Amino acid sequence: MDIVYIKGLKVETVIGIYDWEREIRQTVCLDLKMATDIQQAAASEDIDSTLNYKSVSDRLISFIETSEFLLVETMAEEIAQIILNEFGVRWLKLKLGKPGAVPMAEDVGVIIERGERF
Ligand SMILES: Nc1nc2c(c(=O)[nH]1)N=C([C@H](O)[C@@H](O)CO)CN2
Repeated sequence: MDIVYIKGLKVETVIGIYDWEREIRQTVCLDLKMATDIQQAAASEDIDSTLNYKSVSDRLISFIETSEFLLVETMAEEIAQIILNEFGVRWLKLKLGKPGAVPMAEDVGVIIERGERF
C-alpha cells in the first residue's frame, strides 16, 4: 500500500459551537494520508493513473470554505466521505486541527481513519 498525502492544508471557514464563532471565520488545518497504488503512475508518468493531490486539495478547499459546521467531528466525517466516494480512495487517515481554538494549546482537533487498509 502506498500513500499520497497532503500536509498542512489551511482553510478559513465558519466553525464552532459558540455564538461568536458563527460571526467569524477561523482556520482549520488538515493533514491527510490516502492509500493508493503509485506503481502504474511511476511507470507511465501519467497523472490520470494516480490520485491527484491538487484535485483533492481544490475539492476540499471549496467544500470547507463554503461550509458552516458546529463541530470538527462533523467536518472531518464529511471530508472523509468526499474522499472515499469521489476519489475512489479505499483508506484514509485525516487529522483536522483548529489551531487557536484553545489559546493555551498549540492545536486541538480530531484524527480519524476510514475505509479498509489493503
Ligand atoms: N470535541 C470537540 N470539542 C470542542 C469542539 C469541537 O468541535 N469538538 N468545539 C469547541 C468550540 O467550538 C471551540 O473550538 C471554541 O473555542 C469546543 N470543544
